Amino acid sequence: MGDPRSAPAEARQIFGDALPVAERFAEFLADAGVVRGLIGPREADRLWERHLLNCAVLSEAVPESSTVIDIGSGAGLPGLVLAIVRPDLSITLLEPLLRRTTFLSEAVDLLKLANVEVRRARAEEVARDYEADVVTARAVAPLERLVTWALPLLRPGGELLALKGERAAQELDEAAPVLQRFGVRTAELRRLGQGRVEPPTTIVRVVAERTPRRAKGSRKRSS
Ligand SMILES: C[S@@+](CC[C@H](N)C(=O)[O-])C[C@H]1O[C@@H](n2cnc3c(N)ncnc32)[C@H](O)[C@@H]1O
Repeated sequence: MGDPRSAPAEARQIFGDALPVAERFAEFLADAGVVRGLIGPREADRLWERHLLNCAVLSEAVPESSTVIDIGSGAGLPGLVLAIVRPDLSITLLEPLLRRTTFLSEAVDLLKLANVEVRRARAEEVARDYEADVVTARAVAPLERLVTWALPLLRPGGELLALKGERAAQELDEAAPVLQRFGVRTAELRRLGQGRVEPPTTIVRVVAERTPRRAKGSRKRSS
């Protein structure tokens, strides 16, 4: 059997020319990420299957040259993976904990990623600073709370792409009142990476209709 930490065959297809950078990130996660407690020790042997590949296929849902905010990046999932696979995107990794933003900044330097900014903040505190095309999040909050953090960060017509697990449909139902409050007309489940990752990645896609808590004319301020 091969080394469980080395990239599986599908990683070549999914990451393409960016595979060496993804491999470097996998090593950094398996070493510093575990030592500093950003990911559990058991995750080191299943980084590709459980984390890197299913985050990378989120790329299918992100339009060309988008500005993206990843809420609660933690160790860089999915935001940093998206930055590796999609150099055309401008990505802000939003994370309140210093230990995690330090790790993220080190990873950005190590991987020489020019399209990533790391910001230490809570999503609900920085709505006035952004008017993003896309907000991403994985394992941060139930959808009904995530919507209240994400929609104010988006431009009208922008999209929240929330990676969700088996409860995705139930979370979507539970979020109905808050989606209605925000005037959302498009909120749907999508499966990404079909035929490329097993199981496919489930996301909830929510399109922002209006942005009730944003000051007018507030394009992203410089960081
Ligand atoms: C369970 S971790 C998930 C990390 C990563 N997204 C992943 O999938 O591995 C949740 C992360 O959300 C961050 N977080 C919690 N509340 C937040 C908030 N209000 N705004 C932004 N990030 C938040 C936490 O600090 C933590 O890093």
